Amino acid sequence: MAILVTGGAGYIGSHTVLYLNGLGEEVIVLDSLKKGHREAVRNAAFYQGELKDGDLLNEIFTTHQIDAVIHFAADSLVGESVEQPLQYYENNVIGTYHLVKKMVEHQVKKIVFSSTAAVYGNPVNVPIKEEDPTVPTNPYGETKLAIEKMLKWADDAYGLKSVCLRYFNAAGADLEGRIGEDHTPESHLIPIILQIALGQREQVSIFGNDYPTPDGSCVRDYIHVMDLADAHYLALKRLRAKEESSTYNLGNGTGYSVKEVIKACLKVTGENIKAVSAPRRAGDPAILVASSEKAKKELGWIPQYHELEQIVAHAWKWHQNNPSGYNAETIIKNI
Ligand SMILES: NC(=O)c1ccc[n+]([C@@H]2O[C@H](COP(=O)([O-])OP(=O)(O)OC[C@H]3O[C@@H](n4cnc5c(N)ncnc54)[C@H](O)[C@@H]3O)[C@@H](O)[C@H]2O)c1
Ligand SMILES: O=c1ccn([C@@H]2O[C@H](COP(=O)(O)OP(=O)(O)O[C@H]3O[C@H](CO)[C@@H](O)[C@H](O)[C@H]3O)[C@@H](O)[C@H]2O)c(=O)[nH]1
Repeated sequence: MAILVTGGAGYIGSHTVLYLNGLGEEVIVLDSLKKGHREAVRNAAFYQGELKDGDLLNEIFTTHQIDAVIHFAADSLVGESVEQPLQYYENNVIGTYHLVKKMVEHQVKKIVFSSTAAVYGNPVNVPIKEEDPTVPTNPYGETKLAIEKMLKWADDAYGLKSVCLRYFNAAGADLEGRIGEDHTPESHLIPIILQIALGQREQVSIFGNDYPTPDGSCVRDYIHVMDLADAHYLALKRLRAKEESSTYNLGNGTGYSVKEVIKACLKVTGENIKAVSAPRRAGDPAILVASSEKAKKELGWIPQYHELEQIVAHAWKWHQNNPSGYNAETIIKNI
């Protein structure tokens, strides 16, 4: 049986596809390439298209024997979602509605869904547990929460079993340096800082210095993208064995402020990083740190990369070897 990976040409999706390939799974990728890169997908059948393209989904579900979907495809930027909320409802909620409708039609009954720490909003407890209140502070988190609820009702009505993985901040890259993070424009903190180290940017703005955190900047829990890939495999394994819906946090359990991330990048790269204070970014909660005890207990998930410097070092290796990301020069170099 094959696994359909939506958004499999994106950052986390492509690392998960590579990981599943390594375990001998047959993978089919659907990606619009709005944000992803064809070159990031290796050893998988590839379909370029949209979640809302019902004819394409019919073709995929009838051509391949698909028993499960891993659903990454989404818009996923906190700040952008505050400015373009309808885009997020359309692509995330309506896009997933179309996918789920086709899964039900084609009797595909398992889905692993990319949810997010953004469903919690400003946490009442730190580290955050799955049963804590979900009060998103931005439309992105709202759309992911709406999808989680859509999947719950789809389970009740149609027996569609889901695992919702609420990941915290993905970072790092494939250990062998084959693929990595390449967003245009880049908005994520670690790649932005690494672009400064490469001499491609002058400075990083620290969004907010008056948060109720030890140094006033936002605190996040950075989790290695390959640890996330492993969690997707374990979630799928559980769905195949137990056919039971569930929700898990995925993080390291340690929070780093924006200023601490800058220091870690300075240490790894040996380059000076110019940082300037800037206003808060709309929609950002002050602190997001995971309790992942449930995933460890029920999925048997054992994250391998706990140290922020180690995670940054893997990202740095990719950025150093691929300073322009997946451009033609990069592809030639990597082959
Ligand atoms: N990066 C993080 O730190 C993080 C944390 C928590 C959750 N997530 C979630 O994980 C998933 C992947 O995140 P990422 O950082 O790899 O993002 P990404 O933008 O790199 O990947 C998303 C991929 O989905 C594709 N896509 C988007 N809309 C599509 C559509 N309608 N039809 C087909 N393809 C479409 C894009 O082209 C892209 O390749 C997202 O759902 C995101 O919300 C990410
Ligand atoms: O130039 C920058 C970029 C970011 N930040 C801050 O750095 C932190 C991390 O930001 P970023 O890397 O943009 O990630 P988040 O906004 O935390 O969101 C990521 O992590 C979420 C889970 O926590 C996911 O759901 C999102 O999809 C993913 O983009 C935040 O506090 C930002 O305010 C800055 O100060 N300056």
